[in-house]
Amino acid sequence: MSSAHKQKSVFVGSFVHSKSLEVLEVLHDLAVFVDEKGVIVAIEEHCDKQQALQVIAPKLGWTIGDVSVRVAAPGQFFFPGFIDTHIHAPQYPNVGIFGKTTLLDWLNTYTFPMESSLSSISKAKRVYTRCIQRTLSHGTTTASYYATISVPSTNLLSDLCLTLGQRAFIGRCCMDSLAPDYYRDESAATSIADTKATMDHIAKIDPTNALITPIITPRFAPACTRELMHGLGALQKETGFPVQTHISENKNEVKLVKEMFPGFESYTHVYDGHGLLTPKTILAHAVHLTEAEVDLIKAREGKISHCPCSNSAITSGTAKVRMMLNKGLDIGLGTDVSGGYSPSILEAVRQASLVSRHVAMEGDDDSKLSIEEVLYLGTKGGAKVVGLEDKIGSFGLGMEWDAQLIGLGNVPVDVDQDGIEEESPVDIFGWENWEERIAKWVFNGDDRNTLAVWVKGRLVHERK
Ligand SMILES: Nc1nc2[nH]cnc2c(=O)[nH]1
Ligand SMILES: [Zn+2]
Repeated sequence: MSSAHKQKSVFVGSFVHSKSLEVLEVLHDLAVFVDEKGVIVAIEEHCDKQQALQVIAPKLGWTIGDVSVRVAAPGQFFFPGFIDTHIHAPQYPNVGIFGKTTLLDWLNTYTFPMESSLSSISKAKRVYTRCIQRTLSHGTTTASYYATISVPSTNLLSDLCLTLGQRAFIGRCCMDSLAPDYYRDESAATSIADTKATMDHIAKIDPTNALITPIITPRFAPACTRELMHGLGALQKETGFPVQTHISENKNEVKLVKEMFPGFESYTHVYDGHGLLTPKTILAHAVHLTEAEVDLIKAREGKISHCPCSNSAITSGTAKVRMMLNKGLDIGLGTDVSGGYSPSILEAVRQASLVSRHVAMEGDDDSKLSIEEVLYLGTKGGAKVVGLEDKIGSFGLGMEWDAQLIGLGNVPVDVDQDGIEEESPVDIFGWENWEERIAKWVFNGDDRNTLAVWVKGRLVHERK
């Protein structure tokens, strides 16, 4: 890996992060000290650059010449990196291409042909590189990826995340049933053996899973035989690695599961009955779950990836996020590229807000999510979903520096005067308080506002 991240750093200025679902904390004049390993080792209040370097750094035993300093200009702020708890890297070329399809015809029309074509390593390299660079530029510091059934191209995705510096969970997509002949695992046994091969590869390139972790990935129940699901459940138990899959996204899919697995009480029971519903399981979509299924997921401590862009684009439905939060589930956000049309978690944050308002219009007044809540889902909530809440998703001593620097264009110091032009889709006039500025970022911001991105202390993106 590059040595660029093996430097001590200090970050000075304003910081914004979630303390809890309801509370977003805004702190000014803070200095955060990050060691060579990317870990936050000191946080000083009421501290400027000079004090940070001349008073605090020596106390840490740091030599000033070894320390890189990044100061957030007035109006800019450091924010935790976004966590995409559900994204399909091989579907990235299809973003925006979904026509009027719904899930099952969308899979056959757009998705399986594209995923299958990425068994070409040169094509996979092109697509995965762009996908990682693009998501990094939108502030995604951690992604839980589905790859394809191909072992070499799944391994390539792991290699590229490591090289480009994105924290990632990498799942070879397992599917030995109800998929076209040209794109299906030969058998449950080969599917499991191939999954183990991708785990072996990650163990070689990142033995401690410092950045890259395998994730067991049965595509969804309709595409898996019971033998495969049992095998993957056993593999979870044996390895302790997390699991990701889709659940109850679309009404026809739910009906299909009922027909294919008649002995089970519900879709959730199918996963539970095969050892796949665990505290480390990420269930994407969860649009049509019954309350009894939500209770079972809660009992097993399973996690939810809410994918609002995708659920609207391919008309899957409106997920009942407030109901699931009230029942105590941990929820994060997923772009679900390319069911979702956008690689940006900021877009997912915005769409989570709007979808919650649609649920309100359907009659559940309490369902509306606040700005604080949707930003929590995109950061700290996502960190819980991927099991890394002690390391990422917010700022604190001992946590790792996965962060983005946000700028909202030029913020005038004098409210009667526009400042220097700086490219930004957000117009700040200078009289807005911080709550209002953050709301304007959420609803009008994009990657032009993401000025720099770090993962584990390493600078992985900088806006030119
Ligand atoms: N959104 C989405 N749902 C799925 N269900 C099974 N496969 C997929 C997929 O690739 N995307
Ligand atoms: Zn998906």
